[in-house]
Amino acid sequence: MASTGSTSGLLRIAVPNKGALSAAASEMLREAGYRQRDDAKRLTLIDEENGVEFFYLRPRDIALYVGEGTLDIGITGRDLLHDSGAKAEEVLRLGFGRSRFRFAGPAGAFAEVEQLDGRRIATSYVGVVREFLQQRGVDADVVRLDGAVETSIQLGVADAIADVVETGSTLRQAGLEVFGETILDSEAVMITRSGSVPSGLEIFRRRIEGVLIARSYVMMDYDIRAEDLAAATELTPGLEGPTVSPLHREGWVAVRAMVPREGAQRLMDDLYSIGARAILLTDIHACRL
Ligand SMILES: Nc1ncnc2c1ncn2[C@@H]1O[C@H](COP(=O)(O)OP(=O)(O)OP(=O)(O)O)[C@@H](O)[C@H]1O
Ligand SMILES: O=P(O)(O)OC[C@H]1O[C@H](OP(=O)(O)OP(=O)(O)O)[C@H](O)[C@@H]1O
Ligand SMILES: [Mg+2]
Repeated sequence: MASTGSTSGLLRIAVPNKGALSAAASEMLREAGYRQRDDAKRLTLIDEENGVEFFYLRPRDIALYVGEGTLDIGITGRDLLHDSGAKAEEVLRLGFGRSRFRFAGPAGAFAEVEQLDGRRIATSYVGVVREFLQQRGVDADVVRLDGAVETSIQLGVADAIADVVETGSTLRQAGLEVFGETILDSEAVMITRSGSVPSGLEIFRRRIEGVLIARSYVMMDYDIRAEDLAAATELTPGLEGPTVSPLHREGWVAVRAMVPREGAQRLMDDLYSIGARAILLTDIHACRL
């Protein structure tokens, strides 16, 4: 596999400079121990200590820079990656910026994608929409708009739209409703140039994975009678088996295991009911698995 990298030896990383993904991307990088800008007007930042340089760019342009090999790694939306047609690929899902890419039209006007044949569809994601329609053999006129696509029907330039839907409130306010199958499920993703492994990717990736784990797991500690240990560790198997230590109190052991954050309170109730005591839940600030 080809290897990319800047002449400075720093890993060059593209981060959304504004919009829906920007704050959450910087937050994730901070949690992973990287320096981040404190001024939204700043467009580049070197984190010498960690061997990386950040470039704050439009999320729509990020896949292009990465695909060209100008930058090593990017954080962008899956929908924007697909729309760009760039030679870049997804290497990690980041779990924020979730949205669906959907067709929508005036309430009751359309029920399925095939009805778009011969009609006009406004979107900012021309690449994604054309590919989807082509796969289904639908011949429609795709109108490229920069944003605020929902208003285009009322203004008479389109019959339907294809756009990002998160809460659905923009659609509702425009009197539109979704129809047809979901075109794409999107979220923020880490991307690299197709077929390339930039030197330094593994460390960066492990740090980000550490943040994802720290966000979705918590540490559970409890004491339990030795004879109830098997039942308890069935509830808290940990990632590679829980740590079990002897307690000074005769016949009791202390158990420590990582458990999913979701459902952790319920798990505490279940542990209590089988005899566990001194049950503690603590956040994990960082981790490397
Ligand atoms: N509520 C949302 N609105 C818009 N994009 C969202 C939302 N939630 C997640 N996203 C994702 O954010 C990315 C688009 O970001 P953004 O809206 O900042 O770009 P843009 O529309 O090109 O820029 P802008 O809206 O600032 O002109 C896409 O990957 C999209 O799926
Ligand atoms: O389902 P919702 O929660 O309402 O969010 C979706 C809306 O948010 C985005 O618009 P954005 O603010 O990015 O403006 P834009 O249309 O100009 O890009 C997107 O394009 C939708 O219009
Ligand atoms: Mg937008």
